[in-house]
Amino acid sequence: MLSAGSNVGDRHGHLQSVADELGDRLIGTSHVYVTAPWGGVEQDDFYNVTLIADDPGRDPWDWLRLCHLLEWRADRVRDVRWGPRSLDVDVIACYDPGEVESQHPDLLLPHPRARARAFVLVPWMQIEPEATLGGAVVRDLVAALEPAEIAGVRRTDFSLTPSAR
Ligand SMILES: Nc1ncnc2c1ncn2[C@@H]1O[C@H](COP(=O)(O)OP(=O)(O)OP(=O)(O)O)[C@@H](O)[C@H]1O
Ligand SMILES: Nc1nc2c(c(=O)[nH]1)N=C(CO)CN2
Repeated sequence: MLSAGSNVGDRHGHLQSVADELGDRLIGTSHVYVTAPWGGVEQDDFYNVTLIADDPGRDPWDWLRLCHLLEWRADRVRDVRWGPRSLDVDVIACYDPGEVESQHPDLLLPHPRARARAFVLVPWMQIEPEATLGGAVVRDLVAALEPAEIAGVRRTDFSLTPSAR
């Protein structure tokens, strides 16, 4: 499961680039959500989306490399931690078929901060409420969030479909 966010430039276009790259490997997408910034840095609202991808030929490191490629194509600049960004794509969880675990600092699985992030969990619950993250069910993780966190995550009417090539 991948989570993508953008709050700089063409927010929708940046998220669309992720769907376009995944193409027919994309097996589920949430709507796009407008989300209040998480992490304490004052900045514009984000667009966030959850994407379920499947490709038997790819391992978790391949997905991470794809995330970095997409960020690089969007001219992502890394300066402020949790600060503004054209595109952020994180690997939240991988299944093979059970949840894959990784302690490597360049690829922590499941993503260690996802369970505290309404901007990840609320879109995910829209499409896979029974999915597990670190052994917990997404629906239960959402129920454990502060109501104010959930209120900061608003569903738009639009979702992403890969553009025809
Ligand atoms: N599951 C993961 N998905 C994406 N990056 C990860 C993951 N686990 C570790 N990393 C590493 O985290 C580093 C920083 O990534 P990034 O700049 O996207 O962080 P961030 O978006 O600012 O913060 P956060 O990690 O809290 O979302 C990268 O070098 C990446 O290899
Ligand atoms: N709402 C929201 N807040 C964030 C986001 C994000 O994608 N959405 N990404 C961050 C960096 O990981 C920091 N804060």
